[in-house]
Amino acid sequence: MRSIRTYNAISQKGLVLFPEAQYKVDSVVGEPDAIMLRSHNLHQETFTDSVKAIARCGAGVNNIPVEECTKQGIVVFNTPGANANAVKELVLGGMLLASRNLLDAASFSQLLDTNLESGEFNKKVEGGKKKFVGSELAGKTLGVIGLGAIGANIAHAALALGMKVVGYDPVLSVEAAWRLSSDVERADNLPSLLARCDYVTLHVPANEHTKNMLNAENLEQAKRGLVLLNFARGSVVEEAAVLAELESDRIAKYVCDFPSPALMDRDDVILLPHLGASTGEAEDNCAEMAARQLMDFLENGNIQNSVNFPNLRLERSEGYRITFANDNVPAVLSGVLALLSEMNINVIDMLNKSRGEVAYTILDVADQPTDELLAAIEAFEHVSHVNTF
Ligand SMILES: NC(=O)c1ccc[n+]([C@@H]2O[C@H](COP(=O)([O-])OP(=O)(O)OC[C@H]3O[C@@H](n4cnc5c(N)ncnc54)[C@H](O)[C@@H]3O)[C@@H](O)[C@H]2O)c1
Ligand SMILES: O=C(O)[C@H](O)COP(=O)(O)O
Repeated sequence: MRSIRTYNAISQKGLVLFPEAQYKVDSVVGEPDAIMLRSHNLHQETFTDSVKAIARCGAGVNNIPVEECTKQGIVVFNTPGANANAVKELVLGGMLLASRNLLDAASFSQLLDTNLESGEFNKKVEGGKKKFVGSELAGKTLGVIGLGAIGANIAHAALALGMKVVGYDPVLSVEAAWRLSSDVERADNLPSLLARCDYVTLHVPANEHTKNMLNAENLEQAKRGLVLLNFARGSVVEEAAVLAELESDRIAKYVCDFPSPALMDRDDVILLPHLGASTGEAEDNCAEMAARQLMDFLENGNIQNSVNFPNLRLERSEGYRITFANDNVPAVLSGVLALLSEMNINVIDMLNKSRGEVAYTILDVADQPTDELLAAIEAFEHVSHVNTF
């Protein structure tokens, strides 16, 4: 029986995929094979030796000590794209909240005096609306910082709404570049993007490279009246610089999914409680994808959508499977293959890939691996986490 320790509210649609006869899945499991979570912070936790994998139902992995996991041979997964549509729709909502003064207009309507007779009441309605005159999105320019799953979705939706779109993503993957419309203009740097855009939205991961990527220096290049949207993470903008530019009216509105005390009680800031991925559809998608990835890893050793291990998947053939991780140094794989050859074990199929300092191998062999063979592989220098399936 394998066990999965869960944190946060994870959709049942994903959790029910684990067959009850083979998996125990709950929030109190003691020595889990794997952890499944959303935004719960794992940085202060220690992992028992039993933990082989962590699956983030979502995109951001800044709540997981990924480097430490790699050192411990723990494979960390996320679910790329599974919540992108939900975030896209909320960003569009954020743009409309800001451009049409919707929150103030709704509050105004809620507070209308119900004791007025109908003529007076309608006068108040019609008289009030001039306070909330907005502007349209069509014809305006949107800057998208980070053109991955979410950024590309938003860029395409904005183009469909008649906006011009400028994108900035110096580390864009080839796959993401293929998905992106050629109507998205490329900005070579942030100041040039900021200078051209009426709206700017951020969709980068939170890491040491993106910390304060919008800051006092580049925000002073922004076009006056900018609407800035942050549905990435609080850390990607320098909060004091945003507040200063709100004071100077260079930034007209800041729409942010990550409230902090300094941002509260301001008319020019719209705060949401980390709602980007909170739709039933996105929660289902993320949980299902995470559950499938975990099961494929725990049952077959396949790795899909890992953020720290190479991604590799080998269809099961006849025979038995051995997997192992190793430091990405020469002669490890050749050593293991030589050992199999010495033991007269036929390799049916094989995949090996490296990523940074770690490599991972899937070997399908004709004979059932003995404990002696597995121990001999584990005894190789640089090899760890030998498994058989
Ligand atoms: N508000 C929410 O609820 C919510 C929901 C989902 C994701 N997110 C956040 O949004 C982030 C992006 O999600 P995604 O699904 O689009 O991820 P993704 O990996 O598909 O896209 C991220 C993009 O950022 C780019 N990037 C990385 N470093 C960059 C840099 N220094 N400058 C410019 N571009 C850079 C990458 O090349 C990639 O194209 C997540 O990491 C997460 O933090 C928030
Ligand atoms: O990175 C993500 O996918 C989002 O921030 C969603 O986080 P959540 O699963 O806690 O809503």
